[in-house]
This record gives sequence, structure tokens and C-alpha cells, in this order.
Amino acid sequence: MMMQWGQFMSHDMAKTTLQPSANCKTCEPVPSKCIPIKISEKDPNSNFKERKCLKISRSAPVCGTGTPATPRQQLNENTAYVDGSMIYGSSTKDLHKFRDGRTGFLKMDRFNDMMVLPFDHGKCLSAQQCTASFVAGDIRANLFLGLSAMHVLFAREHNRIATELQKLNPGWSGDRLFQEARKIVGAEIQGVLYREFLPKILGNSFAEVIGVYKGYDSSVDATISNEFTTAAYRFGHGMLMVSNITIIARKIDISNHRDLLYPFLRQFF
Ligand code: HEM
Ligand SMILES: [Ca+2]
Repeated sequence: MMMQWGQFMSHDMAKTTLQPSANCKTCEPVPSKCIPIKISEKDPNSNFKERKCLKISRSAPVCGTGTPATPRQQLNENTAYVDGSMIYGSSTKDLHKFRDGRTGFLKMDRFNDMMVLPFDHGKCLSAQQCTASFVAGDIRANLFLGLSAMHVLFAREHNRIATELQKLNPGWSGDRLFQEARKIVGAEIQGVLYREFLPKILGNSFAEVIGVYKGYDSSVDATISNEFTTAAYRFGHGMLMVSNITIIARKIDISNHRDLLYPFLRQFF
């Protein structure tokens, strides 16, 4: 669950614009696009025996950067604030994809009598050619089963809160209901992040690096640093368990694999 919350949070804070990895076919660097990492013949990792390099595609540059006078910078497609943007999207232009018309509710589909995120019908051309893929505020919602579960959980939570608020405030417009419910969901996410996740991750240093909340400080630069997304916060990849990696690598339907299902369920429930 620590891993899963960490990934969910990374998708609230950042989505660096990528360049297509198909551009990087060889172990030779391609200026501005590919920056392969050479693998030494002496590398003890047996997975690297047959490989000469790791093919790395560079993040897309922000226009006008990458000159001697202006160092290259990356673009964050998501809002860096912890505001639930992986649920609601990072732009008002996209909101109609997730919000149910002008109501206070998020769009959801019914599947096997359960409310789940809306399915992306573009990925389901026929019963034979169908990839179940959810529509969410962050496109990576389908990257991993546990992550999709977090998205479903919080979309349901939004609609639960909106239902309660509607009962208490029958006069509220759809806009008011939506924004008030969103504000509460954002606060819940911040609460879990700062009261539960970060104290566990930072241990004794929590008090020093985060400390007691003293109110909003508009002078703090809330943008995400390249060092944080590219390196520091990817520490979470080391939290993946073997059973997670097997599910991802083999694209397995775990309901038919008890050996994978039980470790998976133990982690999440
Ligand atoms: C099922 C688990 C996970 C999978 C399959 C996964 C996969 C990926 C992939 C494919 C990328 C893009 C790689 C690239 O740009 O080269 C990525 C980026 C990243 N991941 Fe994960 N990840 C997982 C869990 C986590 C966790 C637990 C954390 C942190 C606690 C994390 C933090 C990040 C960060 C910060 C980035 C860079 C995001 C950006 O700049 O857009 N990931 N991950
Ligand atoms: Ca955000």
C-alpha cells in the first residue's frame, strides 16, 4: 500500500512530457532526443549480459530552452500542487471528460454491479479486440492494477461526498457541489500524504524537513524540480514487490493465478 500511495501521489504532482522512445533504436546518442547509458562488459547484473546499453529517450524540452544561455528545462503536464489532479485532470478544458455534465458528480460506469471509472470506448473496438482501459484525470491510471484501484476508490469517494453535500444543501448548483466535493477530496489526499505516508517515509527527519503546518505560504515555489521527478521520487520503484513486477511484465489476469492473487490482496486489503 505504501508503494501504491506513492505512485498515486507522483501522478498528482508530475507528468513530464516524453519524446517517443521509438526514436532511440541504437546505442548511439541522438542529439536532443536519445541519451543511451553504456553497460560495461564487467557489469555483474546477469540481465545486462547481452546488452550494450540502456536506451534512454530524453524528456521533451520546453521551447526556447536548451541553448548555451538557457539551460534545457522540462515541462510538467500536471499541476504540481497536491490537488487530486490525477482524478480531475490538470486543466478546466479537460474537465468535461471526467465530470458528469454540469452536475456535482464524476462520470462513472457500472461494471458487474460495481461503479468504476468510465471505460475508454476507443480502446474497445469489438468483443474480440477490447482492452479494458479507464478514463481518468491522468492517463497513467491504467499503468498498474493497484493504481487503477486507487483511482476508482477516490472517484467513488468524490461521488459519496457530493451525495452527502447535496442532501445537506439541496439549493447548491452543480458547480458548487462539484467544487466543494473536490475540495474535500483534495484535503483527504493531503491528509493521508502528510499524516500517514510522509511520516513513514521520512521517519525521524519528518519533524525537521516538514514540521508542523503553519498555514499556506504563497512565497514557496511549489513547482516540481527535475531532480525530484527524475531521480529522488523514483525511489518508489524500489518498493515494488516481485509479485507486482510479475503482474506488470506478463500482463496477467491475476484472478486465475492464486500464487499472485494472494500476495497482491495481502498488500492492498
Ligand atoms: C506499479 C508500480 C509502478 C510502475 C509500473 C511505474 C512505472 C513508471 C514508468 C513507466 C515511468 C516512466 C519512465 C520514464 O519516463 O522513463 C515512471 C516514472 C515515474 N515514477 Fe513510477 N512506476 C511505479 C511506481 C512508482 C512509485 C511507487 C513511485 C514513487 C513512490 C513512482 C515514481 C515515479 C516518478 C516520480 C516518475 C517520474 C514521473 C514524471 O516525471 O513524469 N513510481 N514510473
Ligand atoms: Ca496536482
